[in-house]
Amino acid sequence: MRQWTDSCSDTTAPSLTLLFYFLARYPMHIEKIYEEIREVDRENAAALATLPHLTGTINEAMRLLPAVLTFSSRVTPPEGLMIDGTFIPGNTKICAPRYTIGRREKPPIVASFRNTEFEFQVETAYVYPHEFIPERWYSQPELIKDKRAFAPFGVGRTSCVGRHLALAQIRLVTAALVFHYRIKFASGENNGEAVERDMKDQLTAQPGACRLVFQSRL
Ligand code: HEM
Repeated sequence: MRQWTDSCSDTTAPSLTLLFYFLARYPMHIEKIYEEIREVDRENAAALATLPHLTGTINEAMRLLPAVLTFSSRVTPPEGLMIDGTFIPGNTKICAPRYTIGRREKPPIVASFRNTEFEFQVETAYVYPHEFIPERWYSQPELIKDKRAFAPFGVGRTSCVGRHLALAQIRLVTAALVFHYRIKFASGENNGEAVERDMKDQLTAQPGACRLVFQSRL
């Protein structure tokens, strides 16, 4: 997969890199997706959208490593804003960091602004938040405690207009590659350790290097 340069800022491309990183780490999901896509038209994005394990795997990758880790354009009104019992001063840029929310366990989030510390109590939204479990998105809904936590494309009137296009592209590319290839880490990749270790948050996520081998199924 592509190694990013320092100036790069994209969303669909890192989403694919991160998805294939998870697939290489947990190859059983490659085979589950393969079983799903064998019987459908792999060039039909609408047909691919009906496949639960494919969508579950994409969601789970976006939950743990969203392409937009923290970015937000939200600003509090000039008079300030009370959020869950905490007063946020006016004209303050605020964000609900997707990376953190996707993995949260019990302790409070502490944020600081102009030397003042704010503390937010946020319960975990997922059971086993650090584990890669695509089934939580279809056959094991009890592993999601609060659906509102999942917002890789944002929410509200400034949410992503390219969402459906991006998901169609990701499903089409994934189906094509999984159908033709077995996928694993290149030798020396050490289970893809550089992907998260070297990842940067530069408006969008810039994953560390992820070298994979695509081996024909024929
Ligand atoms: C996996 C791929 C993508 C992800 C994860 C993603 C994520 C996001 C996020 C988090 C936002 C901010 C939402 C907010 O402020 O609440 C956003 C906004 C936006 N996205 Fe995407 N995006 C993706 C693909 C695309 C594509 C392919 C396009 C265009 C074809 C696109 C166009 C836009 C535009 C125009 C906005 C600004 C919307 C506004 O402010 O009204 N995105 N996206």
